Amino acid sequence: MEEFDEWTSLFSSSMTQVVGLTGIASMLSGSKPSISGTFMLLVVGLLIEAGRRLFPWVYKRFQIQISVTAQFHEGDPAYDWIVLFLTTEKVWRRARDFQVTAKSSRRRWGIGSKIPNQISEDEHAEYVPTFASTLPQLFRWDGYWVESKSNRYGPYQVEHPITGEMSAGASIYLKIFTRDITVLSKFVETARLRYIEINKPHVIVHICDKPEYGSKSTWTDVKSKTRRRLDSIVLEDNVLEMLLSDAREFIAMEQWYKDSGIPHKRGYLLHGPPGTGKTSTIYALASELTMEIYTLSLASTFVDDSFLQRAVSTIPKKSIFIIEDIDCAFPSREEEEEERNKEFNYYGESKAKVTLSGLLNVLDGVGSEEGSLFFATTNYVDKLDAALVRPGRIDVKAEYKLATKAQAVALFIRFYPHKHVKLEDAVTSTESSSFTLPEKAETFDQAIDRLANTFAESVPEHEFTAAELQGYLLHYKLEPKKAVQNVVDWVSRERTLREEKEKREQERKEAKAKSKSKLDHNSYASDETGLGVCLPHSLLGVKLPVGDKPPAEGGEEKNSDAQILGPEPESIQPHLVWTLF
Ligand SMILES: Nc1ncnc2c1ncn2[C@@H]1O[C@H](COP(=O)(O)OP(=O)(O)OP(=O)(O)O)[C@@H](O)[C@H]1O
Repeated sequence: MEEFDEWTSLFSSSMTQVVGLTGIASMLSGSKPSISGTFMLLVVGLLIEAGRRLFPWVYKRFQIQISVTAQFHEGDPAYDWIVLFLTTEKVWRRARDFQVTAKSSRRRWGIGSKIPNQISEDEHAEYVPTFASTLPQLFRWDGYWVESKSNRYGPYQVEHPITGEMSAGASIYLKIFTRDITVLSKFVETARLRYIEINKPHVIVHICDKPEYGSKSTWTDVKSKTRRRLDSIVLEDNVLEMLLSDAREFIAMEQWYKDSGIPHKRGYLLHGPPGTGKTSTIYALASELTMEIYTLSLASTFVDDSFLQRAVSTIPKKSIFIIEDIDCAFPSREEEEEERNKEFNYYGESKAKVTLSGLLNVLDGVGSEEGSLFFATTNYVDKLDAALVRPGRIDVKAEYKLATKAQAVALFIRFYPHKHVKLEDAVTSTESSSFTLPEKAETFDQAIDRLANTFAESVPEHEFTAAELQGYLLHYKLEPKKAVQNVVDWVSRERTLREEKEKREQERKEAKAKSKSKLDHNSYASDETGLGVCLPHSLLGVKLPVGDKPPAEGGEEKNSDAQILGPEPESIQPHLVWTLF
């Protein structure tokens, strides 16, 4: 029917044009149009116009027959594979319009300015072709012609799943000239493998961003971090080895999980004080297992149950999904109470909207890919709901503790590799009086071992985090001897600072408790006057004599000294408030 309409409109417009042209031609020549001449003109015009219109129609159908097309949208991991592939294939070599940004860990597939068409590692700026101004590019790949078209900030709009808002997002359109549909999957797989290969020296971290880009773009912030080596993490009780072998076994036993009918997913909970190496462990595992990280904070105001579900469902297989500080997802009772009073924060935004059941659904694998590792970290394991950490949701728990002496030794040795530290900065010389002199001349390693042990002896066990020790050593990056000389002073300074902090904290708590009790007291004067205002007694001009018991409900008013009349505080009801002026 559509085609019939197309043809009818084509015929009618052609006729109009032809007749019009014929008329104009005969007027210009001044001759009377003969019937046969007019007819000939009509036929020729009709043929030309029909041909002009028919060609795109035929071409379009021909193209459909001989090409396979695909779209890739920003925010989907496949988009990154394709962008990187096209960059390395030098498809955008004719680009003349760049967006230039200072180099950061935020990943963009730029091309270098010095070496044309090369991905540059050591430059300070990134040159990313602005795709909008790049014309469709035709290139050869594996014996096929491929056309790529990009669209950034263009008319392409995506709809946000929750708000329904339309917003712009980047897309890439590929057309491979072949009738064989498997060529497309071969192309995508090649792009994926290239992506993995190029990213090997890095850990790719996808961060969940505000859903401004629309439904297809949940993980828009992508960072490329340097790989974390396993031996850079110093932990007790073989925690690291246990986690690594567990994850490896889990990945290798996919078939077993399938055959047993058990969902192929594994949850880990790393808990302990801040700065003990929880996050670093996950990064080191991701580096070792060559897996990408997807990290999300449940405290973000834009994350609610359906957003969480949607975000998790777009995490590809064999990735690591992290929820940091999972205890922050749900407010403590105190916070809940405060929240109830406020309902909205100062900016008018409502607080995090993830519910426990929403999170449990996600952990149970509803809508999420199998084969992924889930890591949750927390500083307060006791705050977590039992349902959240039950086996099946959390399979492995690892406790992180404050540094032991053995950890202090290992951290020290790792901090001063021979490559960076001069021998004389480690070996004790005769003029140095603060160290016991070794009997024989020391090698570098022996000197560092001895210094590390002296350092650890001065650091009390289970009092400092590895991050704190690292922070101290950073003051003496290339001077191990100085680090040892000053550690005792540092420890005592830190202790004093802590005591002061604890004192301040205690005072703050007491002041808070005091003001709360004052507030509770004043709240006897809470408004039920119908004005919707809650006034403290001081403003109402009420004196509350110390030790005065409020009389029972319905008690008599006294008109001399103002007094509160009402029931005992325990049974007091907000509406039973009597105030006298
Ligand atoms: N066990 C450790 N071994 C080596 N380095 C460590 C260790 N623990 C902490 N660090 C160092 O301290 C810093 C902070 O560590 P990390 O972020 O992993 O701690 P965390 O336990 O995740 O803290 P938070 O609970 O605050 O997120 C990192 O730079 C890391 O290198």
